Amino acid sequence: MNSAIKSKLRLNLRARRQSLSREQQSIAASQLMRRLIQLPAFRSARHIAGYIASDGEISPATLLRHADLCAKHCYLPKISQAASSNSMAFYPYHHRQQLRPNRYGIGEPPGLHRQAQAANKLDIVLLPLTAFDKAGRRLGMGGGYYDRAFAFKRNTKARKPIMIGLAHHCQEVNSLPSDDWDIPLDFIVTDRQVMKVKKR
Ligand SMILES: Nc1nc2c(c(=O)[nH]1)N(C=O)[C@@H](CNc1ccc(C(=O)N[C@@H](CCC(=O)O)C(=O)O)cc1)CN2
Ligand SMILES: Nc1ncnc2c1ncn2[C@@H]1O[C@H](COP(=O)(O)OP(=O)(O)OP(=O)(O)O)[C@@H](O)[C@H]1O
Repeated sequence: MNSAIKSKLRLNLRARRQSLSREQQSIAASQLMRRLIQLPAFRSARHIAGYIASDGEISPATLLRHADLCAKHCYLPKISQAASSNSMAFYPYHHRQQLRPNRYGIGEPPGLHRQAQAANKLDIVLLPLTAFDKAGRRLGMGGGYYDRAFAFKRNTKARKPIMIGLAHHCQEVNSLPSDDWDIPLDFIVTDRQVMKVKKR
C-alpha cells in the first residue's frame, strides 16, 4: 500500500527537482553550502559521506570540496555491481578524483573493497532526499540502499553517524507515509532552512 503511494510521490517530486534551471540549481547549492557550513555537526565532523548530485538533486559538491580542503575525510556511496544485490558502501573521495558511472549513471570512486569505510565510523552522512515532510520523514529513490546501509541506527539507537537529509525547498510535501525500515534523520537542510528532526 505504502509502496504504491511512495512510487507515485517519487515520480511527482523527481519531476519537480528535474525542472529546476541550471541557475536555480546553482543558487540552491550555494545556499545549501552556507547553511551546512554553520552546523556544529559539520564543523566537528572528521569523516563525511556525501553524494554526486544526479536527477536534479541539490548538490553538496562545494561543501565536499571545502571539507576535503579542510583535511576532513570525504566518502561517496558505491553500490554493489551485481544486479541481484542491493548493498551500498562508502569509499574515500578527493575532490579532483576521476569517478566512474554506476548503472544509474552516477559517478563513483574507484576504491577497492578493503578501502570501504564502515558506515558506523562515519561522523555525518549527507543523503539525497526525493521528498520530505515537516515531521522529518524521508523518501529516497526507492532502492532501500540508505535504509539498508544504516539499519543499525534503528536497532541500536547509535548516535553516529548524524544523518542529514538534503533537498530543494520545493521537495517538501504535507505528509509522507512511513515504513518500519525507514531510517530516521537528525536534520533536513534545504536551500531555505535547517530543520532539526524531533525524535519519535
Ligand atoms: N546522487 C545519488 N547517489 C546515490 C543514490 C541517490 O539517490 N543519489 N542512491 C540512493 O539510493 C544510491 C543509488 N540508488 C539509486 C536508485 C535508483 C535510481 C534510479 O534512477 N532508478 C530509476 C530506474 C531504475 C532502473 O533502471 O532499474 C527509476 O526509478 O526511475 C538511481 C539511484 C547510491 N548513490
Ligand atoms: N533494512 C532493510 N532490509 C531489507 N530490505 C529493506 C530494508 N530497508 C528497506 N528495505 C527494502 O527496500 C525497498 C525500498 O524501500 P523504500 O521505498 O522505503 O526506499 P527509499 O527509502 O526511498 O530508498 P533509499 O533508502 O535508497 O533512499 C523496500 O522494498 C524495502 O522492503
